[in-house]
Amino acid sequence: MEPNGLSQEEISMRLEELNDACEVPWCVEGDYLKKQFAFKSFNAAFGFMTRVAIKAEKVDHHPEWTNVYGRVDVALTTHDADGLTEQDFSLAAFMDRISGL
Ligand SMILES: C[C@H](O)[C@H](O)[C@H]1CNC2=NC(N)=NC(=O)C2=N1
Repeated sequence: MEPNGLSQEEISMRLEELNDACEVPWCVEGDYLKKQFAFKSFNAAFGFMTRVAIKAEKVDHHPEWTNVYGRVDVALTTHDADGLTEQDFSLAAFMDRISGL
């Protein structure tokens, strides 16, 4: 089943909820929900990515990301919906919960 894309209004609401709970905010750019995570080491960054990767497989929803040393740049979108869905906000909240930042 194709996931439902969120409306601009729903996206604004979800973004606000998400950013209430964290120091570094997520931002919406086009069809993407983006954030840069800054860990203190490569090990911390890669540990985070490993935990997110296991979750991503479990929920069949995968991040676009790059890693340089302790930095992980994350961009979430739902390709099947050509936009943002609950799945993106759910994975973003999971990342915030487990990042330890
Ligand atoms: C076939 C498979 O379920 C789909 O291609 C899934 C896999 N992971 C996915 N991840 C993301 N971010 N968007 C998708 O639309 C998506 N689709």
